Amino acid sequence: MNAIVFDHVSKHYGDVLAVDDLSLAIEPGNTVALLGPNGAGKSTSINLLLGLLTPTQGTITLLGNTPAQAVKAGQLGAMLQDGALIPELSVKELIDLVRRLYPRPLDLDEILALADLSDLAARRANKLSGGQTQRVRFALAIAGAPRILLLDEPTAAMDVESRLRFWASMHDYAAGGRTVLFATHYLEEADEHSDRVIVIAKGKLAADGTAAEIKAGVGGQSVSFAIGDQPAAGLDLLPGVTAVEVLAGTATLHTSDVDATLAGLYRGTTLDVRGLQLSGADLESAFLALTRES
Ligand SMILES: Nc1ncnc2c1ncn2[C@@H]1O[C@H](COP(=O)(O)OP(=O)(O)OP(=O)(O)O)[C@@H](O)[C@H]1O
Repeated sequence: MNAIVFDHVSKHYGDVLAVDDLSLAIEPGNTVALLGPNGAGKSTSINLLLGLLTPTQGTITLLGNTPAQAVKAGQLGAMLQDGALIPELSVKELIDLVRRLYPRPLDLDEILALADLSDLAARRANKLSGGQTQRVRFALAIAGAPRILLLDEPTAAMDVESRLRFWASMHDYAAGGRTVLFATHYLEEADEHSDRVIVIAKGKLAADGTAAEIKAGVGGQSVSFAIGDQPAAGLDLLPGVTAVEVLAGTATLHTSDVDATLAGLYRGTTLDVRGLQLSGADLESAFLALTRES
């Protein structure tokens, strides 16, 4: 049975179509990144999974259940973008309070260890740094030992050190065969911390695969040069080119065949090519190409 299924799901907010006929299935045990630019529909998708929103069309199932059933059975844990902690309680008291709400919670010490909070157990919730607060919110999300963990931009506003600690905690939790879906707009996080990347743009599925597959699928190399005021018309027709961007006098050609593109650029155009730079396959080029296409 799949952990998460979206079956032709759409969500309208009045005239805004935030999720547009989205269908996908996620197997248990996978860690999946939901990647997309601002407004792509990531938070809406997570809120639909949690039953906080209802689809305008289509159905969502979690381990064969509706979102409401999954929440009731303690199968779902979530870390959303906001949500205050009770300031008067210590970290330990707060986590214990929440874990007691679930039928089969994790042990308190296990939660503290997984969230890297053992040393902060006695600290009051209002005396924590931003990164520490996020770790407590992670602890609350895993307290009920959910089979499915949803994280909406969990590392927003964290520094590099906090991020590293956070992802280590997430991997420890996922290692027990649990399913994790995290929304992010950090490409490197999607690349490093997921088994599968689902790219959405304007509420639609733009790509679905491993980070390596997505890079390969859109021609992950690029050629850029200073184009100045010269016309960019026709660059998209050069061999291998999958997408062209011109920004502040620099032209970037995303290509699946860098040699053919360079040959075409020098032999097939009269452009004065200066400041040539080549860059290897990266998820950022793939992401830009994908989200622009849709
Ligand atoms: N409550 C709401 N009422 C009306 N429109 C909304 C509402 N919430 C979101 N939207 C719109 O729905 C679309 C998808 O928003 P959503 O927050 O799901 O995107 P996102 O991918 O999470 O974006 P971000 O990365 O900026 O958090 C956007 O166009 C947004 O403006």
